[in-house]
Amino acid sequence: MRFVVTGGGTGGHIYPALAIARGLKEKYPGAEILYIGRAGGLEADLVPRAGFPFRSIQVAGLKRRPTPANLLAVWQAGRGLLMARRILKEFKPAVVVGTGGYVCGPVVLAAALQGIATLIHEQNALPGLTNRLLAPLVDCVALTFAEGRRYFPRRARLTVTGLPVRPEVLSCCREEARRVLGIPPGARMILSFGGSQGAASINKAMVEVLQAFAGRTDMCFLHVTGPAHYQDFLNHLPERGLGAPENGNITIVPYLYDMPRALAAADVAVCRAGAATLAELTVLGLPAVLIPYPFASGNHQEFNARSLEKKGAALVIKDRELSGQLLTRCLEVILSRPEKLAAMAGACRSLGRPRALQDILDLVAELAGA
Ligand SMILES: CC(=O)N[C@H]1[C@@H](OP(=O)(O)OP(=O)(O)OC[C@H]2O[C@@H](n3ccc(=O)[nH]c3=O)[C@H](O)[C@@H]2O)O[C@H](CO)[C@@H](O)[C@@H]1O
Repeated sequence: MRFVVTGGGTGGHIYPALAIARGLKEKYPGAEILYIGRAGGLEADLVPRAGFPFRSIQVAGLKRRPTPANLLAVWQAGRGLLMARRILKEFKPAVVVGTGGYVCGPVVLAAALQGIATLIHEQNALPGLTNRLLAPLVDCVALTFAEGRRYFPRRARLTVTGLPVRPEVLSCCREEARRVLGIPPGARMILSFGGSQGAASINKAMVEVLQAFAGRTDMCFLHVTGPAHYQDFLNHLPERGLGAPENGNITIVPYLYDMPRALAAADVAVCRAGAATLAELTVLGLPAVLIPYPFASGNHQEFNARSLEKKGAALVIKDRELSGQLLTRCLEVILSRPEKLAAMAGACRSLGRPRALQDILDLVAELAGA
């Protein structure tokens, strides 16, 4: 059996595509999987590292608002479509799976025009432009958030599957994680981080939060600054009377390579609202204070965050309203009321979809059979 996987531009599109590619390889050990991405895109680096054959097409992104650059993008998309068509004719996949990002457009369109079965996966509550344009043409749209439904045509076949998370997120043991991280029994652990780059506004607020809760024996903080902000963050601690990078109940790191362990140990998270992060929080039932990144395209992180807030799984603070004082108050409210924390954890877990990968693979299998 042969499958094509495509999606690119940012890790947010590439990692789910790789998770699906790995899942297909496990489900069909003899399968041939080809990843089609953009020449020079992040996927051209990440996919060969993950061990999958990679072929590229040339393509440029469309802007959401009308601009002359879109004319060039449309011309390039046409060229990309011809390149994709040639690759698909040669490779003859049973199914083409796209996870968004503009490279996905010509590949999935070429497949649909050739009568090859197609599935797209949308990561965010506010769907991306490429997936919205492709939806009427594909056989199946897998969604992370039920809220995404309203942006797709009624006749599109929509299934809410969730977003596949790294297997370690599901397998990490909470007791062991807390022991390894040195969290005293009964203490609440607060894990704070921005996206993979860190977030300056969260860092600024967290300095004040750490000052407010320093020395508490019932609370432990693990704060991730993002590699580029680490030294600056440490420089600001002495003026707050804090030592660095360890200060009693506070640990500060530039980046967490072992995020699954920290998530398993935590009682509350303070973070951005990227789709992968929220998928991780919900499969674990980890309540959060979410501060959506305000410059994500179409402000989609706020849509993601509101989806959790609506179900009582998280509190949301807008980035422009964020302050140390407000964040401290939010944490006090959540942590001083165990019943509130438990209710949030339950609501959060009810949104989790630990079977996301299997459900997506079942849809692909169905399409391959058809
Ligand atoms: C800035 C932006 O536009 N981000 C978008 C990008 O997400 P992006 O990939 O930037 O962010 P996500 O929240 O989706 O993923 C971040 C990942 O990094 C991990 N992590 C983070 C910090 C750390 O120290 N260690 C670590 O392992 C998190 O656990 C998570 O798995 O694509 C997603 C899916 O389309 C969107 O929802 C996001 O809005």
